[in-house]
Amino acid sequence: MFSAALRRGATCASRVITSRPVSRSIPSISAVTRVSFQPTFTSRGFQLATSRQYENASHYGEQQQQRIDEAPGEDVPTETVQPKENEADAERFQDLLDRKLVHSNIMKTIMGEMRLETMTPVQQQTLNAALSGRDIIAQAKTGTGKTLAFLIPIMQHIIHQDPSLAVPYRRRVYPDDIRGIIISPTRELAEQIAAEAMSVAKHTGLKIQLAVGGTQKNMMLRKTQNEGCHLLIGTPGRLKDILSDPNSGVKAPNLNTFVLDEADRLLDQGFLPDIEQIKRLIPGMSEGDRQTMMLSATISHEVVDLVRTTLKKGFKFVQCVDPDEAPTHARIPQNVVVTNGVENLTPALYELVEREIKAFKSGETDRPFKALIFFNSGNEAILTSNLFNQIKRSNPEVLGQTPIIQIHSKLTQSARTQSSESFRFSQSAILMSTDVTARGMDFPNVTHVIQVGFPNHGGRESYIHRLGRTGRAGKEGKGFLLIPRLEQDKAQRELSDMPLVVDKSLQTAHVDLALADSLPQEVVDKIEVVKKAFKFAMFGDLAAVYKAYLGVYQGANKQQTIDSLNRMAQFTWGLQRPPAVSHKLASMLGYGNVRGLEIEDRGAGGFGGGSRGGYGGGGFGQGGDRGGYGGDRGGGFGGDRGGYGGSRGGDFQRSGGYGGGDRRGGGGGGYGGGKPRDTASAF
Ligand SMILES: Nc1ncnc2c1ncn2[C@@H]1O[C@H](COP(=O)(O)OP(=O)(O)OP(=O)(O)O)[C@@H](O)[C@H]1O
Repeated sequence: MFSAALRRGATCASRVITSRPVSRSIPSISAVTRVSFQPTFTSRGFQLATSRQYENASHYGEQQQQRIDEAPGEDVPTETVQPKENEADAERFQDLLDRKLVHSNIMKTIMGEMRLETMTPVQQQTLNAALSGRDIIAQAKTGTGKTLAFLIPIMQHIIHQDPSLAVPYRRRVYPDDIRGIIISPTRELAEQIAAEAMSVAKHTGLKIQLAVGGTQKNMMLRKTQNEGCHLLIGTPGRLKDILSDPNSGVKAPNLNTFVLDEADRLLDQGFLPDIEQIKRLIPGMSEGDRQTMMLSATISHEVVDLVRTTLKKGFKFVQCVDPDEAPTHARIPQNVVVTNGVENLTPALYELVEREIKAFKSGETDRPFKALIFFNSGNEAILTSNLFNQIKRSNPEVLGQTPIIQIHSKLTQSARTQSSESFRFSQSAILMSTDVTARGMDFPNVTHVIQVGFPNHGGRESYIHRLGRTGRAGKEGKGFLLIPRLEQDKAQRELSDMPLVVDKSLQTAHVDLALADSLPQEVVDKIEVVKKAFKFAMFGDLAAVYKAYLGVYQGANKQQTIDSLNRMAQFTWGLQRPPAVSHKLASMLGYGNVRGLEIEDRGAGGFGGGSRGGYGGGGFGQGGDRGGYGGDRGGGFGGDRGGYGGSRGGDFQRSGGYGGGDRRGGGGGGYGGGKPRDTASAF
């Protein structure tokens, strides 16, 4: 099966770039290895010791181990050579060894401990060219082994330049002897790459250091000054800081390889200034034979055009994704659930999680539920993690055994690292995350990726990378995108080339939560589980999410957004009134005059309904006689100067409209009202 995948892989397109590249179709790997990394916390801080667990270790693996053990003695470095021109590309890792293209002490981990046999298409295309020194820009689907495609050449170049580094003997290593730099957009990914690099280099004398933000710069500097560094891996800001610090002594005058992992992200506006500055701090292309490698699952022709002048002539564009094909794996079914409103998102998420956990427990599926759930803001990840933990306490029969973990930039870096590692090592768990884990993270055995809301940063690209956290290295996985109807058009537009299937199976996604009394009991029960748990939520956390949503849905219809958020506040969160926001925030986000938005200094408003309703200071009222927008203080919209609501509309209790009331509401009837919306017809 694996070699069949590889044969298909032989069509992976690549070009020496002279003109715009043409690409052909391409495959994915169907490999069997699981690699995990074990971090340890020492008195010197975070250390990436590595431990690997391998599944399906094959008979081949044992043979391979034997061959590696017979490799030349450790104190006698094996000579290596550069690939000959016109020689057929190596396809198996053994070929790299046989042809002396890569040192045996590097291959020892790869073939012996990782038990890898056949290169994936992107590895085959990248490794052969990169080993000969050519610059590379490579696009291949998520989870197809791009990390080794750059780690092997970078290490091999260093050893080729200084063969004494092929063996791990004690010597003085200097902090200004950096030969390779790898940049990653997120700290977690940099840590993961460093762990994999340390594992691959463990039979060599290469010294690897990690430089990421959120950790103590001084500690990292002292470590690097004491231990030296050949390969520096980090995030853009921290790398720039360290390399530009004239007193750090950490320098790269002999740099020979420069890697941008997740290159398209590193080259977008957010990171580009740091990347430019790092390039000014390292030797230029004219000052030596520096090799550059850029890799990602999403690299557009615009990116290639942007970087082509910064790459050496004759660089190779390895394109393992056909431009006419979705850059996602066909084996990952992609489902989209279009919910009635924002208020349905959490009930639908809970229903989905409950269903999938039960499917495993009943033997319907054979892999323990391990889900990565993406949100657009840290506040949502915090609130939903707390909520699920609360549900777990009150209803242990469903979530009881499943750790609920959170990761986002509101945590300290050590807490982030801990979250990431505990998810990595959990058999079954839920990781509630922002985009900090969207790219590159190789958590083993993720069965589900659930995206709550359309990715508001990075759109389509983020969707692809998030989805790619499952179905890695040939494994199966499922993708779910949960979006409120507000985002349907945008998602439809941006994901038009994705094989999304509309999923209407989640009952709580499509009901009108205002009609709780008339819903089937099983639906009410599910909603109740969520509502009860929300009662334990801190108002501050709810308010933070409400505000975050104003930013998240900024591109959607403003009135519909506020209507939906207010329904969420009332019917899902059980609040008496929606959280208020500052006038400044409201106008900054363009919600200045939107009906129903509570403005902090405008006085307390209410949710409408009742005979005296209207916007403003009348209080919250759920169909009562004092609530509604307006009210008798006349603030905000409505009040005794008129307002929304009125005799024809409203009917807040039944169908979720605002306003209501027949005395002070605007004469023309309430805002909202009417019959419940239909569920989404088609995506
Ligand atoms: N030749 C191979 N055969 C089998 N498994 C492999 C091979 N090369 C790498 N792997 C495994 O495949 C998994 C995914 O690899 P990696 O994280 O490098 O993917 P990637 O292409 O960089 O993904 P992403 O685009 O998400 O960053 C890892 O667990 C890795 O150990």
